[in-house]
Amino acid sequence: MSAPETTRSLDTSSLGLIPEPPKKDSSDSMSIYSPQPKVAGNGGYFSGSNLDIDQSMNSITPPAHASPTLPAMNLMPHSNSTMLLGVEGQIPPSILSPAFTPPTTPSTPLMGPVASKNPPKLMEKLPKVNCIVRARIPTTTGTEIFLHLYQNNIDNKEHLAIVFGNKIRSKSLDAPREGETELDRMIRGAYTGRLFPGRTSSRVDDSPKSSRVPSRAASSTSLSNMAPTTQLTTPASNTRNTPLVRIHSECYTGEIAWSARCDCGEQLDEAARLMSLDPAGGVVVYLRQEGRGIGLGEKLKAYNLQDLGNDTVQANLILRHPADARSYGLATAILMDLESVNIRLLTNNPDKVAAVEGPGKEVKVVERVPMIPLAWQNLKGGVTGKEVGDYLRTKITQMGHMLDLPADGKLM
Ligand SMILES: Nc1nc2c(ncn2[C@@H]2O[C@H](COP(=O)(O)OP(=O)(O)OP(=O)(O)O)[C@@H](O)[C@H]2O)c(=O)[nH]1
Repeated sequence: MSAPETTRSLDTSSLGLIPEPPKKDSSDSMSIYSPQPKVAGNGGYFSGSNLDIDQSMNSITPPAHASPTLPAMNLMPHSNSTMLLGVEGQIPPSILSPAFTPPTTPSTPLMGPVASKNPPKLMEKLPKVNCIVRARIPTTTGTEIFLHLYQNNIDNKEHLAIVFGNKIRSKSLDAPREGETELDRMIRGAYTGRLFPGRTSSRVDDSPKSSRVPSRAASSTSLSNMAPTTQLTTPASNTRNTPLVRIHSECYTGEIAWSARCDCGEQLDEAARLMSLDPAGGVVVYLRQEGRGIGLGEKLKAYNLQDLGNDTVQANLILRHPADARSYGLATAILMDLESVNIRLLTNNPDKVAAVEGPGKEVKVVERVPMIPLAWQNLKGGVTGKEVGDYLRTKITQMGHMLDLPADGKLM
């Protein structure tokens, strides 16, 4: 592979984002520019090539908010990825962020832009997980769920399992703990049936029949109204007892901040709705891998790069992150703990299917259930707009997601 070009002069007009910088002599009079940052030696933000770049810029002083090492790359909309990625698809080091911040959760190694051609490396050993507490959550839709909170031995995040139905239980939660009382067990959620005032045993559901956890048919009614006309996936007869599973990565923007840049919120709602209707029950394994593992701060930077004309993969790479920095060993371990080792997986992501099965095929995906955007099915409640359309197109064309583009070419 030939070395990427790093000595080209800065052509700010092609960047679109930086106003024409003043000549050095006139910079003092341009009050819109912050003073140029002082850089001590070779450290800090500037690379060792800082001097060269100064020279290559013909003594032009960029504004403080411009990356001093940005070469003449076309970051404008419609720039093709070859231009952006430089020689032989590599990102010139000079436009990379100075430091790669690995996610806390152990991740897959740096991958090329086409994730499916570089499936995530499976962890050699599955992490250990322990369900610390579980609680019944009556939801706004009427369906009751059981929220399970997990700790593990590889990161200090609280990963979750949202369980639908009464059949799925956590082995680590139910295991007796030394010296614990019945009340202790009930407080951490290791009880059968339903809690009620005055209950004394965690093991025997001695509650009046009327107060027990509602049956699946009863609890599913209201969630089925969430997205009015979506079809329920009917499980094939041989998978009727196989739970529906969604491995969902945290997305603050899509789930909390009403973002229409992605379909994460819609997918979470739709997964919940389908699970509430499924006789085999279901699990949403909610992994704290925000922004495909790069974290919220970096994802927000990636959004700004997307507004500058890059797609979701290019933006990650420019920030010196892999296209997808996630791993799924924790999901495999959590599913094993929930004794859900044969699953129907709701996803379009081929890497997820391969990765969740684990290094020793501890979990088996017996069926993949696609997640088709509601808007593409002409259903109400889906995320629409240019940004989510671009996001989905890139997932299909660059990341190998198993989803057909709509025949009419209209993404949203
Ligand atoms: N880095 C980055 N992350 C994004 C962007 N948009 C959404 N995300 C993150 O992508 C993740 C979405 O993951 P999932 O919902 O598990 O879905 P997926 O892997 O795309 O595949 P499916 O299972 O088919 O939905 C979340 O962590 C989001 O925060 C983006 O533009 N850049």
